[in-house]
Amino acid sequence: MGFKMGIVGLPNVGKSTLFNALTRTAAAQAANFPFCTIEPNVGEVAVPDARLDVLAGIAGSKTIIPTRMTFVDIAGLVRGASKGEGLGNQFLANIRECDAIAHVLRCFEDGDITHVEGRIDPVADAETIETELMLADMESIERRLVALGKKLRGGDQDTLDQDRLLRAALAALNEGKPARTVQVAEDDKRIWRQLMLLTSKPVLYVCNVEEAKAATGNSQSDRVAVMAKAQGAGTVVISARIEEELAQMPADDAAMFLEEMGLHEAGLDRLIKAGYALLGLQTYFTVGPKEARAWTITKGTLAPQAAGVIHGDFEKGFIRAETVGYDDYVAGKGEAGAKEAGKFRVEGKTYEVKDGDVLHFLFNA
Ligand SMILES: Nc1ncnc2c1ncn2[C@@H]1O[C@H](COP(=O)(O)OP(=O)(O)OP(=O)(O)O)[C@@H](O)[C@H]1O
Ligand SMILES: [Mg+2]
Repeated sequence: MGFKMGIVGLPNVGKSTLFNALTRTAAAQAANFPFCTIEPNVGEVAVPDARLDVLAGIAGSKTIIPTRMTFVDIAGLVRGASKGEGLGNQFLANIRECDAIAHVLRCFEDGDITHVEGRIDPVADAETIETELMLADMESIERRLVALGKKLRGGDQDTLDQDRLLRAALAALNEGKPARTVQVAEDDKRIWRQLMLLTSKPVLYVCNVEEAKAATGNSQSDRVAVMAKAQGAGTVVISARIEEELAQMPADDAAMFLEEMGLHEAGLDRLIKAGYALLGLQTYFTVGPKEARAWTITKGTLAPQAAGVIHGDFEKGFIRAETVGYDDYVAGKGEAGAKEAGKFRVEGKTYEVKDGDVLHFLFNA
């Protein structure tokens, strides 16, 4: 499926540093000058899930295969970007293709690292970026409304719905509110998503703080948290510098380093999990002696479509899903024990897969 989270922010705030840490590479050039990144960097990241190790332990699985999501490191945005300033509209297309946005805000003080606006103010920075995205949406909506206007008369239902939803989004934007504040009815969600408005995407604020404040956050990240709460958005406090160092260490050293810093979990793990939740994603497992593997589905996915994530044939020929909930699997120390405890279920085509389900699909080849 490939869910994509776009890393967005002003230039030189630490986006590429974070991307490199996430992907454990040096694929993206990260350096102290604005507009270091021009072409987007795309990388797949394993979604950390302690349950997978537990399941593999019980089943004696030889390999463990986590599920993955995609991060895209995008060029820095500046004031006036929607009108072509900086790298202009080029990056907007990169954002449009993402399912959600990780908005990196510079919360660290460091006189050596250039801030394009010459001061540290993450709340104002967030507004600058949001304003550019809103302006870009308004412009694209107006263009699209003109194009749709010619097709409205005698147009099909989709055309009418698009027109109505674009107008609803424009009304919100004209009031200075992002498109994600529009209440969208369940029936309209498909078309709404197709509109691909930049400000309709869910946002997670990533507060990039100095190394010493990675565990506690600082006064700037506190301000961002207040702003995010008012918007119903999430925040993650992270020091991209530390994450960069951690990503290069062997696992044992990294664990010790985390401990010393007073951190329980790498910031990256918190960020990936928050992004996963923001996208409305959940996980089911397939477990056997060969491998224990995690698979991503959206909430509400039915068993045949969940099977389809593994292979299209599983969905087409779906018969039933043998199902054990994660807790029951652990309590029974495996499938046999769960069965004895009466926790083994056979589910059909209308079963809504739950987060943590251990599944075995039966299908007609
Ligand atoms: N938490 C931090 N503390 C101190 N310095 C940091 C921190 N995070 C990133 N930096 C430094 O900030 C500089 C810019 O980082 P980076 O290249 O990742 O930014 P960027 O947002 O990708 O910029 P651009 O938009 O120009 O591509 C680098 O020198 C990096 O080491
Ligand atoms: Mg960069």
